[in-house]
Amino acid sequence: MGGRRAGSTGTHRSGRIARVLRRLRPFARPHQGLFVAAALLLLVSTAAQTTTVWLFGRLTDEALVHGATHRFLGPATAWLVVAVAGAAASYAGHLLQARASGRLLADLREAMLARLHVLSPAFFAAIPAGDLLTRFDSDLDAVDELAGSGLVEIATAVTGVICFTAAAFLLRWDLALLACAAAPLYWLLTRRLTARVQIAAERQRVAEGQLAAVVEENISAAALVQTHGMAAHEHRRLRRHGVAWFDARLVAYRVATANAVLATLLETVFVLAVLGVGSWEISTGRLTLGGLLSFAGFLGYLYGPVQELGTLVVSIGAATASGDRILELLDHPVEVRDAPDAGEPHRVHGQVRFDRVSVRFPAASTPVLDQVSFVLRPGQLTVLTGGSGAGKSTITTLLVRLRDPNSGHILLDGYDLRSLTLASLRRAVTVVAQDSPLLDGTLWANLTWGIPDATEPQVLATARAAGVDTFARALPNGYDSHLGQGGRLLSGGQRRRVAIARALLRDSPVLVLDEPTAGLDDRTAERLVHTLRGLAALRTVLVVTHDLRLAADADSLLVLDGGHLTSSPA
Ligand SMILES: Nc1ncnc2c1ncn2[C@@H]1O[C@H](COP(=O)(O)OP(=O)(O)OP(=O)(O)O)[C@@H](O)[C@H]1O
Repeated sequence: MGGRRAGSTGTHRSGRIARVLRRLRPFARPHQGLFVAAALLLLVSTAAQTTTVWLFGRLTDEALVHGATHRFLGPATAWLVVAVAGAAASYAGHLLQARASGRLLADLREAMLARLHVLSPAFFAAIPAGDLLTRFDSDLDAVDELAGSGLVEIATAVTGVICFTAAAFLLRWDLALLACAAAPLYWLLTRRLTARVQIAAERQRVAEGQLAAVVEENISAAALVQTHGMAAHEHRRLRRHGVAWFDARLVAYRVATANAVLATLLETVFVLAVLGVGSWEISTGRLTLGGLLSFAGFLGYLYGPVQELGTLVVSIGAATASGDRILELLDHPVEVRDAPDAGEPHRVHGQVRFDRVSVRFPAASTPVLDQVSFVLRPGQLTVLTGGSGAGKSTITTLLVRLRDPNSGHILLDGYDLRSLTLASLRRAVTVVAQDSPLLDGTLWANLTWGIPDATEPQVLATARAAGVDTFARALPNGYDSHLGQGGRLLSGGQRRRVAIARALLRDSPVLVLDEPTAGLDDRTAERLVHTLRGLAALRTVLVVTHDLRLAADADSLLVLDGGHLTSSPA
């Protein structure tokens, strides 16, 4: 029973490694020329090492044993030439290997970011930002062990083992056989340890993600933690995850170190055994001193790659855990994507129709939107209101297809949103969410983000319309002032105005603003509403708000309650 379980675990483990490698292969393929060149150069360097050991034996027998200095120069020169060639090949091989695995990691990182760009809000709600960050950092580094440099190192270590074993067998097959008795023992040792390292590495990666999530939250909510007196609580959270990380790391470290130490001990025992037998062979005249030294040299070189292979097998076990975490991101299902026959509308007028649209979140008992139907028309300002949690923001996410409804249709100028490409839809519809973040750049860069060809007069006019101009001139460097991460150097209302200006500059036919007047004083809010009214003459404007004063300026009012649109007076 126990044997079968161990076997199936081993199969499961190698299956996992194979699956991760198979999935990562497309990322290595474009650079396989570099990987192969690196492996070949490193093989040349291994071959050179083998030759130098053999030359050392010749030098010993021909020059050193007889004290014949005139016979020293030949083998010594050959040794030097081979050593220089081997060193050059090793240098170039390692450089190419670093270049190839660096490119592989860059491609993988970009693919991961591209995946983030198509994943739904539900994904980001499920995985903390800090945890995602560690996948871009330490998990990627670990994967390099598996799919990048690791493979080249395995190839060269295996060749090293083959070369040195072959050389040892050529020299004295019986002594080589004795030396090779260590191999099965070493293999069994490494196999046992790898499984444990993989489990520890998995725990370590998960704990690393949790640690990063705590740190990220403590940075982004620093003021909240301070003012709510939660520092000690956060300290304990960090410590708890830190202890889990430390324990897992210690296990991994202990196992890896035990592997290295036991391998060295095994090597010593077998080298001593070979030397013992070898010295007896010399005394009987069946072996020269040079022959024995060469043989010991081969063994020294042989155990190096064998040990390296063991270490690599162990670290590949650890890298599989990271590979799995990267694949979890890369292969996470994309809920919303372009249909194969998706097209672009010729010219968008901006009429939006919700036709019996229903949305139910996975764990919810009732739908948040239940057969909701309404029309937004170009040239009209519509206000959508309703209690907190009524589903207003959900409607805005549907409009740009951050998610799709469970049933019903949403049409833009008569086209089902699902028949349009996401890019064309998102050019036609701009949503300013309640918490539209700003970026760590200048005010100007934030305003023109995504609209690089906006002219200066356009930017300034939009900034005036959104009420940005009033505070921009008071900033230390005007529009060139840096706003800090997330725009922290601005007030909440100022950030909101920048987000609105950025959206207005996109000049899209449908404009949706979620709580645009939140955090604005009455005068600024009034000016903003006036601007929106003006904009609505040329496009479709939907304002989501609790502020019913805005209803006075609206052409129509939609009220959402209990998943239903209860009234829509003109
Ligand atoms: N990704 C999600 N998974 C599960 N439930 C969700 C998700 N997003 C929103 N909800 C739930 O759907 C409901 C509607 O949320 P929504 O943000 O649309 O409300 P809202 O009307 O905009 O509220 P508010 O006025 O407070 O901003 C809420 O009960 C919310 O908890």
